[in-house]
Amino acid sequence: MTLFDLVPTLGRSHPVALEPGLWPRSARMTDTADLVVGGVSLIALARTRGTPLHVLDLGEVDRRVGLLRAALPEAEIAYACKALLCRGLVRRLDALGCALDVCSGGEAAVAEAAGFPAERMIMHGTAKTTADVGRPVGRIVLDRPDEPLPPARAQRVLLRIAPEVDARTHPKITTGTGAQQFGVPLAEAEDAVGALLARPGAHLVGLHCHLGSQVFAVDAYEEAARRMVRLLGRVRERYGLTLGELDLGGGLGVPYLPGDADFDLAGYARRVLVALAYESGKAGLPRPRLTVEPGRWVVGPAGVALYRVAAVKGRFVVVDGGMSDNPRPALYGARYHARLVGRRSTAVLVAHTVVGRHCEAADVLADVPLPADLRPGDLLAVPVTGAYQLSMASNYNAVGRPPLVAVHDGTHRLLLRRERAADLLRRDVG
Ligand SMILES: Cc1ncc(COP(=O)(O)O)c(C=O)c1O
Ligand SMILES: N[C@@H](CCCC[NH3+])C(=O)O
Repeated sequence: MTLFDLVPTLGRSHPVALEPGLWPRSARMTDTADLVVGGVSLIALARTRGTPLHVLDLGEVDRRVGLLRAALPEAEIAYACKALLCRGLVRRLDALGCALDVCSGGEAAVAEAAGFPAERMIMHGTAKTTADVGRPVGRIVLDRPDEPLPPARAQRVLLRIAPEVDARTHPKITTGTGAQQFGVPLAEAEDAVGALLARPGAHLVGLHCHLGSQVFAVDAYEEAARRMVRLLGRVRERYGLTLGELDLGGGLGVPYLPGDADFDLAGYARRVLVALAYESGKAGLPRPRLTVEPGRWVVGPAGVALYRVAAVKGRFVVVDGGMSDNPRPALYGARYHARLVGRRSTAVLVAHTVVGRHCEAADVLADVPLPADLRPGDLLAVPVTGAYQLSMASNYNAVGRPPLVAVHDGTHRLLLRRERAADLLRRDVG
């Protein structure tokens, strides 16, 4: 964020209301500057659980899955576990009737430990090992036709295709243009299907593509849907085989900053459904069963993180977390919002850079206007922290990963406890 971006808010004092579109629907600020989410005081939670603290509003997860279902009533919603994974969340998604996209034996093991039916798991990965595919799952998405398959059982598989559609997102999280390592290039797709059909043990049921993540270009999804259905048509022409499933991946974007546009869910659904109906009608194919694999869209906006201010050094606000629980700014230049909670301040807002506790200048969490009287001990709340933070967290500098607490209907429950030095030492067996 440049100073120019901050100008509209600089000089004013902190707004009492929460910034629209960024916080879980249940979130509210009280008169005493408490932030209440899911009916639970986050100030009280930070006191008892310590900081940094990650909070997940399960009601918001339910709400968002409900919105997806309403938009795509006949589609299978396979939550992408890479965004955030723990047993408590998996049980919730199971109850909501979701399928799961798992991308390693490890993710499948966590889902299985939560009692999630293997039949509703879809396994992904660019370098699956025999151990990964040794776990029973309903479907495997093969990244190439010669990937390992489970021994001695007929496995339902989909083949991942790079549809050569640019979703116009960050290059590091673009996956569908063919210039990346994922899937079979569109031009080679028919031959790859032929190779797969000749493979014993592989029962090909459909095709898959995934354009990338944090995508807002709904026209790109429409184009991908069109290309994939046309490919289904060519497969039928060449092999006489009608594949019944089409998985269009995930990638649905979310706003992170005040004023960011929201994802056009209705437009996405309409364009994809019309494209499927039109192209399959034109090719004389039955309409394929649609699967979508959103991760970020489901859990990102359900998450809030709390950090305690350790020091204020000029414009730098040093907090007790950092790149170990949010590597996204360092990796992608991702930008976040933050606000003071737990204390009312009428001081003017000035440009601050919120930095973490790690020994790297790249350890920046947010560039954001914060009250000029910010001081050590203050609490900062950061919205939209549910996706790709704890799942990409590290224990760099031997800093334990923070806990995750679920809130809902006035109750809270610890889902992941804080990582301690003893956890780190448990795997240090030398
Ligand atoms: C194959 C696949 N499906 C689904 C997802 C989920 O993406 P997102 O969390 O952006 O919805 C990813 C990650 O980008 C992915 O690689
Ligand atoms: N890790 C990325 C998203 C990539 C999703 C994996 N296919 C992010 O934090 O934005």
